[in-house]
This record gives sequence, structure tokens and C-alpha cells, in this order.
Amino acid sequence: MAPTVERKKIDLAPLKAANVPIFFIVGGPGSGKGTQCDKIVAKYGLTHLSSGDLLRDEVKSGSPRGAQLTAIMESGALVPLEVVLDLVKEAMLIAIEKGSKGFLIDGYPREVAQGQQFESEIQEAKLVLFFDVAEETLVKRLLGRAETSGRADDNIDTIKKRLHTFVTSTAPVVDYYESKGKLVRINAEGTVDDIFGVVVANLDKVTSKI
Ligand SMILES: Nc1ncnc2c1ncn2[C@@H]1O[C@H](COP(=O)(O)OP(=O)(O)OP(=O)(O)O)[C@@H](O)[C@H]1O
Ligand SMILES: Nc1ncnc2c1ncn2[C@H]1C[C@H](O)[C@@H](COP(=O)(O)O)O1
Ligand SMILES: [Mg+2]
Repeated sequence: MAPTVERKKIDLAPLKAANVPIFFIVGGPGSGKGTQCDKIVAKYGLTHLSSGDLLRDEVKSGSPRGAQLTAIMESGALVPLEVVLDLVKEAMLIAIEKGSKGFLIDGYPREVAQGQQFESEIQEAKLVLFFDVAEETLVKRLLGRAETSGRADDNIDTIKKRLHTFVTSTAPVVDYYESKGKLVRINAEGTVDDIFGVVVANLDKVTSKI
């Protein structure tokens, strides 16, 4: 049986009242989500929240919630929806207090239900950027990153499982937002700067008011 997850009541009123734009950033493991988000932050001043980073911080904090997460992440599976959404909500509220003018939610949603729950409880995403990269390239990039990242999931066994999770759980997210007309599919096989050029062309269409 799955362990019970402790949940706190989170008051989302300040976040909803701020009504700032929210962008979901989706792509396979190693597709360059974090790399592109760093560049988007530098140009547009949006707040970057990576669900993976929030989970890793929770593990490092030594909290009871964190203790349940290590095994899941090292197995390449997805962490339960409620755990991730609570962490994202808490981080968004802190950022809103500091005057955030919008969010890049990186690595979220990983399954359609995550997107639906986020959007029903918080707010609709303005756009979903999907970084489209072939599996062979993802593996090469992740094995390259493994040399310096220190990430417990940057090893070939976990990479294979994460790729499987992407195909089975996250690929439907791409179809879901495409059918809603919110998906921006970006071929992310090129250089970091070329990809960023395409990102900018798409964000400039919707961020004139930021
Ligand atoms: N366009 C690119 N060409 C070559 N290497 C890249 C490119 N974009 C990112 N990388 C490299 O690939 C690796 C993975 O990139 P990054 O960490 O941004 O991916 P990610 O999508 O955030 O991965 P994860 O889902 O595992 O967090 C890093 O070592 C990064 O430097
Ligand atoms: N949105 C998420 N839902 C469930 N599990 C998640 C989510 N974001 C990250 N995770 C878990 C599972 C991933 O393999 C690891 C690492 O995430 P990453 O975005 O690759 O840093 O964390
Ligand atoms: Mg990342």
C-alpha cells in the first residue's frame, strides 16, 4: 500500500489574486528544460520553478515528506500528484509575496491529471512549451550531465526508466495541450542558442504585457 502523504491546507488566495501568467515547460529527461528556463529568466524575469528541484530540495531538507521521495525518484517513477502540487503551490506563494510577475513551471505537468488539477485549483496555463528531442539525444545529454551533476537519477538504469515514464505518462500531456491549442512544440535538437531563438519568438507573441 502507498504511504499516506501528509498535506497542509494551503491558502491560494494571494496567488489567484495576482493572476500572473503561467507557462508549463515540458519535455523528456535531458531535453534542456532547465537550460532554456535559465535563459528565459534572464530575458523575461519570470520565476523558474522546477518540480524536480523542489523535490530534491525536499529530500535534502530531511523532512518526513522528503524521506518518502528518494526511492521513487531513483526508480524513475513519478512522485504522487498531491506531493508535487503542494510543493509547487508553496513555492509559487513565496514567489508571489516577493512580487513575481509570472512563472515557468518546469517538469510539470508530468501526467494529464497534474495539469488538470493545477489548472482547476490555481489558474490556467497561458502556454505549454514542449522541447521535442529524440531518445538517443536525451541519453547522450544525460550521460554527459552525469559526469558533473551528482544527481542520483543520472545513471543509465534510471535514465531508461525515466524515458519509459515519459512515453507512458507525459507524452499524453503533449497531446492534451495540443488539442486545447496551447502547445508550442519546439524541435530542441539544435544548439542552446538556436532553440532559445525559437522560444523567444513564441514568448514574444504572448508576453508583451509582462
Ligand atoms: N541544446 C543542447 N545541446 C546540447 N546539450 C544541451 C542542450 N540543452 C541542454 N544541454 C545539456 O543537456 C543536459 C540536460 O539539460 P537540462 O538539465 O537543461 O535538461 P532537463 O530537461 O532540465 O533535464 P531533467 O528533466 O533531467 O531535469 C545538460 O548537461 C545541458 O547542459
Ligand atoms: N511533476 C512531477 N510529477 C511527478 N514526479 C516528478 C515531477 N517532477 C519531477 N518529478 C520526479 C520524477 C523525476 O524523474 C524526478 C526528477 O525530475 P526532473 O524534472 O527530471 O528534475 O523527480
Ligand atoms: Mg531539469
